[in-house]
Amino acid sequence: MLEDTTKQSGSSTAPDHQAHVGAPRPQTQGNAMALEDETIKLEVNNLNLYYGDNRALKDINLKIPEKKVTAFIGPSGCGKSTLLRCFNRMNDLVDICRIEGEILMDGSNMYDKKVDVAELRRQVGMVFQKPNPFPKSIYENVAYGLRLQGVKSRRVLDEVVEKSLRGAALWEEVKDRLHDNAFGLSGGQQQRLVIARAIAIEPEVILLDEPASALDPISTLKIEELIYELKDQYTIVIVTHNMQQAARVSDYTAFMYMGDLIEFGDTDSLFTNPTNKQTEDYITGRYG
Ligand SMILES: Nc1ncnc2c1ncn2[C@@H]1O[C@H](COP(=O)(O)OP(=O)(O)OP(=O)(O)O)[C@@H](O)[C@H]1O
Repeated sequence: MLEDTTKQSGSSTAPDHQAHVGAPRPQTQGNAMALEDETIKLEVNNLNLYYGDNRALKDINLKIPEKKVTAFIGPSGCGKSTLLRCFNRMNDLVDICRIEGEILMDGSNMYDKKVDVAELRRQVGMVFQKPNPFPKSIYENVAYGLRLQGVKSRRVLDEVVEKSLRGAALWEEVKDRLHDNAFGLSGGQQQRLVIARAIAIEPEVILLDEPASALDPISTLKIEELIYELKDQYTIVIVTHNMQQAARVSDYTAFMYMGDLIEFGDTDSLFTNPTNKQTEDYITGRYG
């Protein structure tokens, strides 16, 4: 079932959006965002996903707006990461995985046989829970994707490395040690480096799978601020266990439960006035 709560508003259970330090979230209460006003970047139609006999996603229908942050929340095992991984066909790598239905990006089905999956993954970047820099220098981590594309010009590489590190809010911290090993960075810096690596190849969509769950509170805030800044340029989809985080960083939220998409709507409305009892129970901490 998919319920659009974009017309709802109210108060009560919402986490404090103003707790977002540094980059205050626009006040949308009483002025809820409406999906019908958005350009749709990704559209999921009747998606079912099976791991062997286990139906992990059940008839998902969902529209992800362009240049907004959409969060997936729900209890462990409900299918958040599985759905996220569908957007760059990462599940293709799982032998027992079978998918029915379609996902459109800009109107074209990314599961069509003709799709070049490598190119799709260039357009749809992904950042995982644990920072995974390559055992190379900071510079080479960011330049990696361009080198793969055959870019050799030092000037171009220098420019992209600087722009990407600035874009990932890391430049000032690393500009004097670009050729040091990336493993010398803190966990939070490594995660921003991985984001810099992702944006260096100019994706259109960035998938973030619990990007801050392995980080301390200060690094978490930096990542949240970064997400807020990146959405001007990219469509962002984030999986998070942390509902406060979902409320702080996202414009739209999807609540999932046992493979079903229970409710989807603009974040303020979903947190303040959920239409579904299961959503309400989850966001008020009654289970999960
Ligand atoms: N590679 C896999 N092979 C088999 N089953 C899998 C695989 N990945 C996930 N599953 C199963 O699919 C279901 C959904 O898992 P998924 O990791 O998507 O949930 P999640 O909501 O992201 O959970 P969590 O919050 O704990 O990360 C679970 O039953 C899980 O065991």
